[in-house]
Amino acid sequence: MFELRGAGVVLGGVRILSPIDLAIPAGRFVALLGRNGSGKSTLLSLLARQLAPSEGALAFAGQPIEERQPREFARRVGWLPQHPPEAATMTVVEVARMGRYPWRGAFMRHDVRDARAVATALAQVGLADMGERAMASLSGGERQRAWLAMLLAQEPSCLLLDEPTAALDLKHQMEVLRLLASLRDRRRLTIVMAIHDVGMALRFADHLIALKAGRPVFVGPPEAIQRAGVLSAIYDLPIGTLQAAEAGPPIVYPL
Ligand SMILES: Nc1ncnc2c1ncn2[C@@H]1O[C@H](COP(=O)(O)OP(=O)(O)OP(=O)(O)O)[C@@H](O)[C@H]1O
Repeated sequence: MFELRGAGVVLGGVRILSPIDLAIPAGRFVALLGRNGSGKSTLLSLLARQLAPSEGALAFAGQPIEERQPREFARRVGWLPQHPPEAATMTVVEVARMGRYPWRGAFMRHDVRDARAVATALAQVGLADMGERAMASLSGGERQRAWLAMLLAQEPSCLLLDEPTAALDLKHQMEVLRLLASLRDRRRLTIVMAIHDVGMALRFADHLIALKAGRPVFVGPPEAIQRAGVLSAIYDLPIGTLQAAEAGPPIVYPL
């Protein structure tokens, strides 16, 4: 879906991402791991076209990304930054409706398909009954889910998500991650998600990319990252894994 060839980022004279070769496969649920400041958000911004590479090339679906029409790109790729704007005076449904801009434009009337996409998105994130609430009145987790609804209403084929579960309780983390996994399975969505919870990444993602100081130090399946010493090297911390009695991914814990 995305291919970086020697693509790197320098901001204000500071090297943030080394020139890297990296492929993001289509139809996969990719977790971006790495310590604070390792470059996850920068890589997502690059894929979302919020940043241009300082060198090298970046292709989306086989075409140089800069040649894509912005509206066509927005129909195919949805981006949720780590800190979305305040939008305090907007209601939840107004936020979700913004996801339809690439399809309708900001000032065009919404049709039945738009209304259905917005209603489905709100239901998927559990906010169907809160559509008329002002964003300022929501809890942090509810607000995060409203932004996710905007992205789902956009109906893109690729989601770029920067810590989408950071403010969510365990139940809502599970619901959002299950929803994302089911979108990959049912609609073959490509999902690239920065996440700090390694256990959740192992449980839901099927492809992992770990960054360290602006370069990938691990790219591969969840099983491979569990080999002795790999997680410890990524996080510079002795890390153990423990297989619970039930089947499923291991529990990850600092030693
Ligand atoms: N405009 C900028 N100018 C200088 N340095 C920057 C700029 N933007 C980001 N950085 C630095 O680049 C590094 C990577 O930042 P980035 O936000 O991509 O990391 P991250 O892996 O997403 O971190 P976190 O897990 O804390 O969200 C950080 O050290 C950050 O301070």
